[in-house]
Amino acid sequence: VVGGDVAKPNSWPWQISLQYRSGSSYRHTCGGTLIAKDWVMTAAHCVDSSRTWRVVIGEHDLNSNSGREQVMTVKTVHIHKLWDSSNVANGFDIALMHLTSEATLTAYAQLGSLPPKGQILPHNNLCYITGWGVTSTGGSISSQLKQAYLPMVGHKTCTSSSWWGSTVSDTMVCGGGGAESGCNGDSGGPLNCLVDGKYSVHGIASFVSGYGCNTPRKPTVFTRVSAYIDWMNMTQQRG
Ligand SMILES: CC(C)c1ccc(NC(=O)[C@@H]2CCCN2C(=O)[C@H](CCCC[NH3+])NC(=O)C(F)(F)F)cc1
Repeated sequence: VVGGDVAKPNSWPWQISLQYRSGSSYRHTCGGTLIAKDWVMTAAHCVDSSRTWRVVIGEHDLNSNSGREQVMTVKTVHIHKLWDSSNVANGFDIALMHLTSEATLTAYAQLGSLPPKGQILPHNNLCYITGWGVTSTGGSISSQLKQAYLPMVGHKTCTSSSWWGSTVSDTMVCGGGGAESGCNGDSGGPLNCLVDGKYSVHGIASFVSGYGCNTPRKPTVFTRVSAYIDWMNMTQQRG
């Protein structure tokens, strides 16, 4: 996350850290959202390589143990069948991870609420991105979870020529476009939007400009969660 500030610990209790085994330890690579006790929603581009994954719930500081963490292993990874890793502009940057066991819901581990199917939020709707991603383009990841205010950018603006143009499709949403943005390592994490007094997860961090994470008029682009409600329900039923 470029800009913003360190989140109050565990104030986004559905945010998870997706990590892969690297030698004798694990490395944070992406964010994700706990959507059921044994299901995590993330970006397809985070998991389209075969690695040994683990999911940490109740995490705040990657470098210290608060005792609030629950470390889960992953049984199955379901990547949307239309995901094309050579073209993120196609969309379908969504995956579900079936955990080997159920997490225990606590004050530090809660399910993220998903929007109703098809819901589109208005321009400037209050939203926050959260993640441990790098804090500047080419910088290093944040050890503590960060949050940044990324107001929803309406489709009309986001797809205009000086913004993302036709790179952004209807199955995506845009947030920010100013000095604050997501960046590498925030991928797969939630865009948390305030709707009727409650935060719900409207986006999955997908891409930013290759010229710099917080390039003006190149907002962070998210997979639109409300476009994939049926796919997620079917995938969870298949198990
Ligand atoms: C649609 C296409 C023209 C296109 C547009 C932007 C990009 N951006 C990028 O690739 C930049 C550079 C470093 C990582 N990155 C990203 O956007 C990465 C991974 C994207 C994976 C795509 N294969 N995503 C993120 O940093 C984010 F935003 F999710 F937190 C890539 C492709």
